[in-house]
Amino acid sequence: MNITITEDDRGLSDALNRFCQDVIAPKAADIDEGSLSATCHRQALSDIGIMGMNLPGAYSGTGASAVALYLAVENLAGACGSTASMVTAHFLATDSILLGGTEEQKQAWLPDAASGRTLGAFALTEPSAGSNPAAMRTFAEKTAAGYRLRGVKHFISNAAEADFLIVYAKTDKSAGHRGISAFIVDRHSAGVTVASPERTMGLKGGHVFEVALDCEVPAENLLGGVEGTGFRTAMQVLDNGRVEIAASCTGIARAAYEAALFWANTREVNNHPIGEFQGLQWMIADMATDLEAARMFGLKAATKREAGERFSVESAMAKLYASEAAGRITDKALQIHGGYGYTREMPLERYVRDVRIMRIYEGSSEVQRNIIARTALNG
Ligand SMILES: CC(C)(COP(=O)(O)OP(=O)(O)OC[C@H]1O[C@@H](n2cnc3c(N)ncnc32)[C@H](O)[C@@H]1OP(=O)(O)O)[C@@H](O)C(=O)NCCC(=O)NCCSC(=O)CCS(=O)O
Repeated sequence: MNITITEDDRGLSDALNRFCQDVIAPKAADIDEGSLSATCHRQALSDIGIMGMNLPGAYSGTGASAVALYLAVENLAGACGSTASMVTAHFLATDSILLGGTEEQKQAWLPDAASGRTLGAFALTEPSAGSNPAAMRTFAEKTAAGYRLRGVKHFISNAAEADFLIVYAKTDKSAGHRGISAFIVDRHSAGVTVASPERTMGLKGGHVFEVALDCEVPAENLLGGVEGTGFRTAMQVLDNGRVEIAASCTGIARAAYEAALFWANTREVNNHPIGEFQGLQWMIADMATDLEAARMFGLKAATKREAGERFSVESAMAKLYASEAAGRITDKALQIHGGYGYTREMPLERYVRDVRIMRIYEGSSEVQRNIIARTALNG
């Protein structure tokens, strides 16, 4: 398969990289140190079109290619991992409507979300249903006006500041994954209770919340207008989301790698830059190779997504490889910086903390291996 980055993709990526370095990167350390919500960047991101970058022009999105989207998320995460996490969680919500919604639902909800006037959240995970969402307990009971949703969702990014949540819930407890439906829930409706943000190791500005639901949802907010289609929608959305996580990993790893290169060329021992020593050169070589491979996996998945073909395995490989590689790269970058890398005066320890969740959320490395192995064994 040929990976093609067009002139348009490259131009958009370069422009966004300048924006990310000028506007987003300078606040990344403060966001992390103070656990400040990355939604402080929402207006600036909206102004430049990032909040609708995953959506077609028909719904006021940017209409960017999947490759351009990959490069944009890489640049954003390289500037601030928390901000990329907030934006990609919004994409999970709007992709749910794009992939699973009716035309009326797309027209009603997507233009405001694309422009950043509204913020979305994706509520799939539950306290007892993480890797296996089919085991969810949230139930949507049919009522005269629509549905009554009852249950608890966990680790939901953006929930406190979101305007709408895409809530996945069972409409038929006896039908396994085919009994799962999705609903567009107004975050401010009575009976939607969002807890305080979780205290996390990294991505401290990408806040995640527990959400308790005991609320009424009008019938027209059943995504796609048909019960039982929610699981398939969620899986398709996660195919997209995993490529965006792969892009986030590559962005943070690239930032760590570039910091390591600078340090290797400028830090001296016995009047020699440390980059002259072979032990360090081998670390740099491994980092460069891991970074390149991670980007190739991500761009391959994005290319297949752009072609409209199923890309579940490519997406799983991209996320698996990039998240594991980002762990190795950021750790080596910190090691190259020695004691300085361990201090909060430098961003290295933040990079190490920020990439750790990437092996867990949107499907752990073990889940990605299951997806890859299943296809390898069964075709
Ligand atoms: C590991 C799993 C993929 C396993 O899923 P299952 O074994 O339970 O289901 P399957 O038998 O594979 O599929 C059932 C059904 O769905 C269709 N399907 C599956 N995958 C896809 C797909 N990619 N595209 C389209 N359709 C798909 C499949 O064909 C079957 O259809 P039929 O019913 O036969 O017609 C899965 O459990 C999994 O991915 N687990 C991980 C969950 C996960 O990633 N959770 C993360 C949540 S979000 C988050 O972490 C962060 C959110 S945020 O930041 O706020």
